[in-house]
Formats: sequence, structure tokens, C-alpha cells
Amino acid sequence: MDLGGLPVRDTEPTVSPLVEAWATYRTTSAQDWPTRRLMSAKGENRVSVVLPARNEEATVGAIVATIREHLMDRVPLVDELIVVDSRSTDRTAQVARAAGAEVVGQDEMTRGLPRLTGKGDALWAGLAAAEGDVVAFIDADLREFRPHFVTGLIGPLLVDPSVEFVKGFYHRPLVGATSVETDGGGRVTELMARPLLNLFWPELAGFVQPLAGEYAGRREVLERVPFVTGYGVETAMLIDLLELVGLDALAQVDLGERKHRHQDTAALGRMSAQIMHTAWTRLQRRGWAAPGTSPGTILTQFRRGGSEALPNLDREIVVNDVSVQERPPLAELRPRLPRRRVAA
Ligand SMILES: O=c1ccn([C@@H]2O[C@H](COP(=O)(O)OP(=O)(O)O)[C@@H](O)[C@H]2O)c(=O)[nH]1
Ligand SMILES: O=C(O)[C@@H](COP(=O)(O)O)O[C@H]1O[C@H](CO)[C@@H](O)[C@H](O)[C@H]1O
Repeated sequence: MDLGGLPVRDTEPTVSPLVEAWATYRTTSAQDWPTRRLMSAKGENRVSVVLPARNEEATVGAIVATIREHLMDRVPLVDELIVVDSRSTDRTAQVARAAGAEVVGQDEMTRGLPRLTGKGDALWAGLAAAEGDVVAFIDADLREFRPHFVTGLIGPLLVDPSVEFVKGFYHRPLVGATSVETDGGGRVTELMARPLLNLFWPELAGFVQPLAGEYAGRREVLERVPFVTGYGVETAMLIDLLELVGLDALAQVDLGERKHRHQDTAALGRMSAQIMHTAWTRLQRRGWAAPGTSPGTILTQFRRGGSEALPNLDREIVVNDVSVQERPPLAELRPRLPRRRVAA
């Protein structure tokens, strides 16, 4: 049926067969990867777990202690547990070290390189410090962390050589001060990142949690992609790995439920802008955005009250730079990096 030249779909939209096949074939559950199965498959593979942590003294200790007790002391599945101190101003480093992690500084691992900021730079520093063949990244603000968050992520990588990268997914309650909204979490995912990826990278539509902060990959693959600084890192990693190794080498694992500290919506607005910038650079690479162009880098937001309010505007204007930079693929810089100096 055609109304004025606009084709009108006369069938109900259906899931792309490619996405349906991938989601069926490359989705597993943490329960599919029991520790004993992983130990028998591990062989000579060394496993590193990296936690990027900026001011996470309240939660990093419990996560580190759980990994150390269950996956290092009781069962030697994890060989290396690193917390990247991302310029914290609290006792993150001391708490992490006391709980049994090796602590490296974001600035320490990027010494001699341009000073960049954000989560992506912390993750890049963690990969530079890590020595494992398989590297898992876990956010340090998780509540109710369980060992299966790690075993579920590394399981496919230890057992199936055709898998290069595994993304976690979970139910995401939005935990407020006095109430919990069952599936209210993942606000940037649902409002921006999922639509963005579905529209421009539909092959990735099967990822339940494309922005999940828990994921793992083979070092030799992770070292071949750039790390976008700030909060664009997860979006860039999915897009870049899709292009580098193909959808079939990517997988996802059900980790159950994830609770973490939530940022406010203004912070998530800045996160969204960083993700849009990240997508723009990938669209340029694909030829869908004009080379040499760039969206604006300043995000203007409004905050109730405040001393900087304008005469006729009963709100404070808050301006942030939401541009992103990139650390180049680690493999290109490895010879220039300081050997990991870890204060055990
Ligand atoms: O500059 C930064 C920003 C964030 N993080 C860490 O990255 C993880 C995810 O960050 P955040 O919780 O702010 O993101 P959200 O989960 O709210 O999207 C947490 O462990 C942060 O401590 C970091 O190491 N450096
Ligand atoms: O998924 C999301 O929408 C955001 C915000 O989550 P909430 O709405 O605070 O549960 O959280 C994720 O996004 C960040 C950017 O990729 C990641 O770095 C975080 O690890 C992840 O929690």
C-alpha cells in the first residue's frame, strides 16, 4: 500500500532473522558456566579481572573480597584482580588493596601519554596493567555482587574458541531512596543507546544490555580496538568489535539482576551526549556522516536555584564539555607503556 509515495508497511514488524539467530545461538546463562567446567577448560589461559573505580570506597571492597575468596583463594580461576584508581578523592585505593586487589593508578598507567579522562581511559589503563589472556571488566559500584558475574562472562571465552567477546545482561531495577522501580534502570540504554544502535547498527539489536558495564574479551582482540574516553567506551567497543571480528564472535550471558549506584538524570544527559559523539565518529567512518564535521561539544543544562541564575531565569545554567577522545589500540602503544608497577 502506498500513501503519497510513502511506503506503508502492511505487515507487522518482526525480529530480524539475523538477530534472532544470533540471540539464540550466542546467548547463554551464567548457570551454563559452573566453576568446575571453567577450571577444566582453563588450561594455560590466565584470567584478569579489572574494576574501574572512581570514588567507590563504599562498594569496591565487597566486590574485591568476593572475587578473591570465591574465584582466587577457594578456586584459582582468576589469576589477577586489578582495581584502577581513577583519580579517586576517597579511600577507594586503600579499601580495594585491603580487600585483596592490586591497585594501579589511571595516571600511572598512562604516564607519558596525553592526560585523558573518564571511564574509558580508566578501562584502557586497566587493560594496559593486566596480563591475562582473558580480561573481564566489572563496575565497582555494584551492589549484591556475586561470583557468577565473573564466571558467566569468562565461561564462553574459556570453553569456546570461536567467541572473542562476551557482554553481560540482566534485569536492572532503578533503586531509589525509598522505592525500587523493577525495570527502571538502564535509562540511557532504553531512551538513547538502544534506539541509536537499532537504527544504525541493527546487527547489534540482539544485545539486551549494550551499555552493560560487565563484559570480557580475549586480550589480543581488546588490544586491537581504541578505547573511547568517558562513557562512550561501551558503545564504541560494541561497534568496533562488530567490525573487527564480526557478530558471530560476540556473545552475551544472562547474569540475573544488577543493582548499582545511579547517577542523576543530568549526569545521564551528559553520558548520552558522549555516546552520541561516539556514534558520530563511527558513522563518519562508515561514510554516513560528513568527514571533518563534528557536532557541538558543549551541553547546556539547567539546575534549580543556584547562584549563577540569570536575571529572568530562575535556574542555574550548567555547561559541560561532552566531547570524547580516544586511546589508540593498546597494541600500538604497548612498547611505550610503563611495565605494571603494582603495589600489591
Ligand atoms: O571517570 C570515571 C568514571 C567512572 N568510573 C567507574 O566506571 C564504573 C561505571 O561508572 P558509573 O557508575 O559512573 O556509570 P553508570 O553505571 O552510572 O552508568 C564505576 O565503577 C565508576 O567508578 C571510572 O573508573 N572513572
Ligand atoms: O545503561 C545505562 O543506561 C547507564 C545508566 O544506568 P541507570 O539508569 O543508572 O541504571 O549505565 C550504563 O551505561 C554506562 C555507559 O555505557 C556504562 O559505563 C555503565 O557501566 C552502565 O551502568
